Amino acid sequence: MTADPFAPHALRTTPGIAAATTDLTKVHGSGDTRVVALDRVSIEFREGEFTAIMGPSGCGKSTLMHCAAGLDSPSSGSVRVGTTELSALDDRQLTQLRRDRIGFVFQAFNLLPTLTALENITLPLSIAGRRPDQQWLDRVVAMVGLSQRLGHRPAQLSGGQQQRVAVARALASRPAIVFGDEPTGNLDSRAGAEVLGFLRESVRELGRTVVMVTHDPVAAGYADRVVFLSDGRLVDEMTRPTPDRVLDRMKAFDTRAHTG
Ligand SMILES: Nc1ncnc2c1ncn2[C@@H]1O[C@H](COP(=O)(O)OP(=O)(O)OP(=O)(O)O)[C@@H](O)[C@H]1O
Repeated sequence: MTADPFAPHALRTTPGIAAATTDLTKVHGSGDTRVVALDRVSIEFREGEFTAIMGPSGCGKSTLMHCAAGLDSPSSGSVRVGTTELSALDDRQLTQLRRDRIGFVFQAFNLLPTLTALENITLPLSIAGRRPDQQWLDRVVAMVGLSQRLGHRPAQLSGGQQQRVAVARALASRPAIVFGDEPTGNLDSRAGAEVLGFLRESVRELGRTVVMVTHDPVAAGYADRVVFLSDGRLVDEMTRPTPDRVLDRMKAFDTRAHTG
């Protein structure tokens, strides 16, 4: 069994939870500019589940994702990744946890232009001084359909192909959880559908856990469940969403905003 470098900080928590927040509150600024971006949000992201986070602009989606992924620190409340309580980690341990346990896919592809697709995919592992698990890597590369393009540089790839490289990079370290922040925001609908299909497959075929922030009901339709935030609070949840049901739910927010 491999030693868990985070074991000293491990807590007893429910098995099967990839990440969770408890009473997570995040306040930005102070005085006149004080904004409560998250107000006591408690949520669990179960292993092997694809969750979409939705809600009106400014409701706290990105803040929730950033806190859950250890990119931002809570004002109060707690965040766990697996059994690790993030507040117990120092900066170095937090960096290590993000590198080893979490994958990220952002709206901007964030690839290094001078590196090939393969080099971009394995860069986080190279930085960590880890050798890729070749079998896993082959599986991931085949899944995203990049086997024939591993020697290409980003400029030689379409936007959709670049985002596929980013998805493969996010999965390369076999992370417990992959966070996506509007991963299809820069793609046309066909390329977006492909990337969403790969995120879905990484849950179904590769057993990963995916959490995605999106504005798009069609994108949310790929998830197993959608959670809705409003004014920094968790207000609703939908399992087995369809784009139409998600759209109807989003319209309810609009109606309330206009009549409230
Ligand atoms: N660094 C910051 N400093 C001050 N206020 C911030 C900061 N980051 C976010 N906020 C505020 O916190 C609230 C939540 O922002 P957040 O970006 O999480 O919302 P969002 O739902 O992701 O929005 P969008 O859908 O527009 O991206 C907003 O009112 C925002 O203006």
